[in-house]
Amino acid sequence: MLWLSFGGPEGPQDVMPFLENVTRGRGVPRERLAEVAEHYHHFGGVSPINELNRKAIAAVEAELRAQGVDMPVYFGNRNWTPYVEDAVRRMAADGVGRALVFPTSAYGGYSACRQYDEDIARAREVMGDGAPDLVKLRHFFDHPLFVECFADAVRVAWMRLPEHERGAARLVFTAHSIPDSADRAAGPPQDGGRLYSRQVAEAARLVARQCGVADYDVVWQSRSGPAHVPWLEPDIVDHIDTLHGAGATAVVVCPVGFVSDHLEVEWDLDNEAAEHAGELGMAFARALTPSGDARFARMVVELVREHLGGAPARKLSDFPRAGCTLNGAPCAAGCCEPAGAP
Ligand SMILES: CC1=C(CCC(=O)O)c2cc3nc(cc4[nH]c(cc5[nH]c(cc1n2)c(C)c5CCC(=O)O)c(CCC(=O)O)c4C)C(CCC(=O)O)=C3C
Ligand SMILES: [Fe+2]
Repeated sequence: MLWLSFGGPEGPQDVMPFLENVTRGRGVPRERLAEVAEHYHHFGGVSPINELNRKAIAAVEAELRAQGVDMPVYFGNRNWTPYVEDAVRRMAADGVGRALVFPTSAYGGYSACRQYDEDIARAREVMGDGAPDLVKLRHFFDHPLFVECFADAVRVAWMRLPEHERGAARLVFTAHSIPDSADRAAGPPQDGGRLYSRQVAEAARLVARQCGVADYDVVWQSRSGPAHVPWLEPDIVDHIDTLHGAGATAVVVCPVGFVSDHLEVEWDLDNEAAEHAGELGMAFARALTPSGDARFARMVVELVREHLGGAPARKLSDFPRAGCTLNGAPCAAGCCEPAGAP
């Protein structure tokens, strides 16, 4: 298996080159990069993401062994070491002819799906002859184990609120904002677009239902790009203002758009959003993401077993089962194209 993720800096000197890798050709303003670099430097220039991935991989390796599946797991990233190109080279050297790829994003869309396909295609191309065939696993936003992880995390977060705030607390889901044009282009063109925001809304609905919460919101975080380009809104910080204005006194935030508590979660939620809620006198609790939950490892192995023929494809929604393609092919012609020029 190839564990394919985003990557993050592991020291102060990595921060700028990492950010340049992430934003190459994307038109993200210099000032935004400097601002985001500050977020990383606040944590000593180290993103938690690589360590979280290593832990999640160890859990998956243990679960594979426990289920009698003999399958080594390689780790490769898009934007930082260990790079996916190097992982694929090592796989070929080890005689791997075919591998399943687990992308650390549950959703469709350019940044969440198609760009990982591009990573797969690029790594194979760099490798040349002898590159393994790489089969990407499907979207898992509606997998029952994914939903269970978040539902339990929401319940745990809720209990961390002061007791007198629990009854009226508002449940708010967040995912990474993307340009509105990228959301419109997300999914096979014949499906009408907005696959990303529709899948996020569906995951939120499934988690809220499992928690028995009827009223909740879905908002966005970590916007970048020039201010005049429309991105998915509202932002979590603005939304906390709105909730406050409507009389809310407590909020439980569930970052359903992410699989691990990486820097965008730690900074944009635990720092910015929490601080803003505090200034308004609101109680704030954030639900953990699933990568540290044993059920997440079980889900990954179940996705693997779908391919080995030993597991049915469990899913809670009737969305099409997209994302699973060979060697970086798109799901459909024109699927999840990157955002066009504004
Ligand atoms: C949909 C989505 C996911 C979820 C799917 C998935 O997980 O893959 C995600 C994850 C992540 N995003 C991350 C970090 C960053 N994302 C950036 C920029 C961008 N993200 C975008 C979208 C997404 N991003 C977009 C449309 C941009 C604009 C530039 C472009 O079009 O590409 C920038 C540049 C600076 C800035 O502008 O913020 C950084 C540093 C980290 C690592 C955190 C860590 O280091 O711990 C992770 C997991
Ligand atoms: Fe991002």
